[in-house]
Amino acid sequence: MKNPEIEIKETKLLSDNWYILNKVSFSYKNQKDKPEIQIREVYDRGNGAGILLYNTIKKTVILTRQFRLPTYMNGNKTGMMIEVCAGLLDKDNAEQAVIRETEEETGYRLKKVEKVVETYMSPGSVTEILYLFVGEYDETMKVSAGGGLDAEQENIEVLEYTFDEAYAMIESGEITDAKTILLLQHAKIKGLV
Ligand SMILES: Nc1nc2c(ncn2[C@@H]2O[C@H](COP(=O)(O)OP(=O)(O)O[C@H]3O[C@H](CO)[C@@H](O)[C@H](O)[C@@H]3O)[C@@H](O)[C@H]2O)c(=O)[nH]1
Ligand SMILES: [Mg+2]
Repeated sequence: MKNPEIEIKETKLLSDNWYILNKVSFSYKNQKDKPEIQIREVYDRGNGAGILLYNTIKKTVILTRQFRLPTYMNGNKTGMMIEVCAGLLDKDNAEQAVIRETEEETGYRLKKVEKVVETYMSPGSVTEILYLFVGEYDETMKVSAGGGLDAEQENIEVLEYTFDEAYAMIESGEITDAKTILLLQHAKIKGLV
């Protein structure tokens, strides 16, 4: 349902070089019931899905490591990020997307995943909704090396840690990615691993 208090006045395309950056003017009724005009830049890079793969027998999780330029530009010395497997939705739904990304990035072919939560990760500037899942894996599901698509120059390293090791990496600062922290904490709270 649209909010009747909001009226989009103008949407100006600033960049569609890869994803879409718009400058949007809109009127917004403030707390005193007066319409005020605001201008905000909005980055639309679609929606995404991420998944924590876990094994209850070995008490392990699968994570990935890859270079993330924006973090390199903002204080991450090596630019490398340890993250749960994740990717953008194509035209598929979140569940299909996360199963596809899991195979591309980690080499595990999952049949079943469980939805945890839907979240806006950066609601002041990025439109993206991230659909987060957990899924059980074992060695019978390994069908390839993973590593991501060569065509997309992904160069993704696949890592297996015990759950306790991974969880401790939040506190030590080795894991700083929000979706990864959220899913590891979910697993801890629910006693999944
Ligand atoms: N050439 C080019 N390629 C780009 C650009 N931006 C992204 N790409 C490429 O597009 C591909 C997207 O890969 P996915 O696996 O689908 O997405 P992701 O980058 O892993 O995104 C996931 O993590 C993000 C960060 O946490 C999440 O925001 C996102 O929802 C998703 O979960 C990557 O190969 C990336 O390098 C660009 O400006 N130019
Ligand atoms: Mg990815």
